[in-house]
Amino acid sequence: MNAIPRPRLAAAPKGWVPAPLPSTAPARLALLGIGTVGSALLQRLAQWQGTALGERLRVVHVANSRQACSDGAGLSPLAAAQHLHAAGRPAALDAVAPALAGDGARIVIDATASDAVAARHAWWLAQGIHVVTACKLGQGTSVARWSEIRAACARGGSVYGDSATVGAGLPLLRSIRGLQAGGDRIHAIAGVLSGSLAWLFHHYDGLRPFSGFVRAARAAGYTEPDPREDLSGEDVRRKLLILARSAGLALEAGAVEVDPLLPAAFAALDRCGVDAALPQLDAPLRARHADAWKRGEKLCFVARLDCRAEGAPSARVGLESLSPDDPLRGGGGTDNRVAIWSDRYRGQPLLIQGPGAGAQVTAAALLDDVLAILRAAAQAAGAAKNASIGCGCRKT
Ligand SMILES: NC(=O)C1=CN([C@@H]2O[C@H](COP(=O)(O)OP(=O)(O)OC[C@H]3O[C@@H](n4cnc5c(N)ncnc54)[C@H](OP(=O)(O)O)[C@@H]3O)[C@@H](O)[C@H]2O)C=CC1
Ligand SMILES: N[C@@H](CC=O)C(=O)O
Repeated sequence: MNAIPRPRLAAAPKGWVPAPLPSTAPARLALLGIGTVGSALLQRLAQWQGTALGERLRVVHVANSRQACSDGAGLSPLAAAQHLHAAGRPAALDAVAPALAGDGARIVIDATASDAVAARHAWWLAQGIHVVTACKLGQGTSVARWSEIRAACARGGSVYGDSATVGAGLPLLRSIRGLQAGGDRIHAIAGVLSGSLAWLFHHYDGLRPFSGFVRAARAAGYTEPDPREDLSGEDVRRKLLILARSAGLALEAGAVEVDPLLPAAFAALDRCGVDAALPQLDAPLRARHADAWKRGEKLCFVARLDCRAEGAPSARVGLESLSPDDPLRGGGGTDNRVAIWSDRYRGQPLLIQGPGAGAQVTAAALLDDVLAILRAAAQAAGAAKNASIGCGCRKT
């Protein structure tokens, strides 16, 4: 077989040096939060040690709300938590960017539910530091913060990895963005967006107390650190806002009507008080469950966004009693089930279903976003190399 002739490269003129290539050094990761999700992420990274994937990632900073530890040479994922407890210094968000300094892509992974951390996303992005987040407080609160994050990405040439924020990595945001990129307008979105509430209503039988199921969902790591975020509908409101904004609608939080499962008095309780007050939910939910059961229906906590009517879109979140043929009713466990109507899916919606909470799926989604950033960086490096070989030389 004849060898394919190699293209001849023109010699660079004297006085010219190749344009600098993007670094192929391992990505430097700062992990904020080592609770349910953060610990699962460290375990997953530990499994990659010694593999090609592991070689490309270096954890240089780990923190919880109290302590932090950094090592530019890399922390062992399995030992990081122990190291933090043994030799950590007080945590400070100002220490994150300096800890990431060095070659390679710099990536903050937010596995907290902290507003203070979310308030820093835009700043990191503007510095060229990528942010990968499970926390919805960045894109799912005010339009101002969401816009700031978008602008910071453009300014810093950085990426905001948000797959874990809705559906714990299910292909929801990516599908909506894909439809839009293909010229489709999103007409409506409806679905079960909370993994913990899905789990609760799949298991609740109307016989045993609802409060016991809430405690079990919290113990399984499905709820937010403060389960009021789930039971109040706030977590679902944030997810619906993230979906709406990814569909191009700059919807304000106040535009979503929320019907909470919790009485308003829960807002004033401390964490221990919340646990003691949970049985207040038992009687009202038993009554709603019995009512639904008599009609052959099932309780589901549903989010709806509808842009089909003239005027402002309608958006609401709350408990609904769904008939047996309702497309949102299926699934089990922590399954999210989401229907999307668009130009091409007018009559029959696109349905996406799968586990929407849990440490493993969420940690995997965060690392998928990290790897997508590395792939994009590698492509950019390849393109820059080709440009410098071809015509991308610059004069010093
Ligand atoms: N659990 C799940 O199934 C899913 C969770 N998520 C999201 O993932 C995030 C984390 O959830 P989860 O792991 O369950 O929560 P946990 O409560 O288990 O863990 C939260 C972690 O964040 C740390 N933390 C809080 N504030 C700060 C701070 N300022 N700097 C550094 N670390 C901080 C906490 O530290 P300390 O212990 O000191 O308080 C703790 O280590 C949340 O935003 C949640 O919405 C998303 C999808 C699914
Ligand atoms: N508490 C959340 C966790 C994932 O976002 C949920 O129940 O869905």
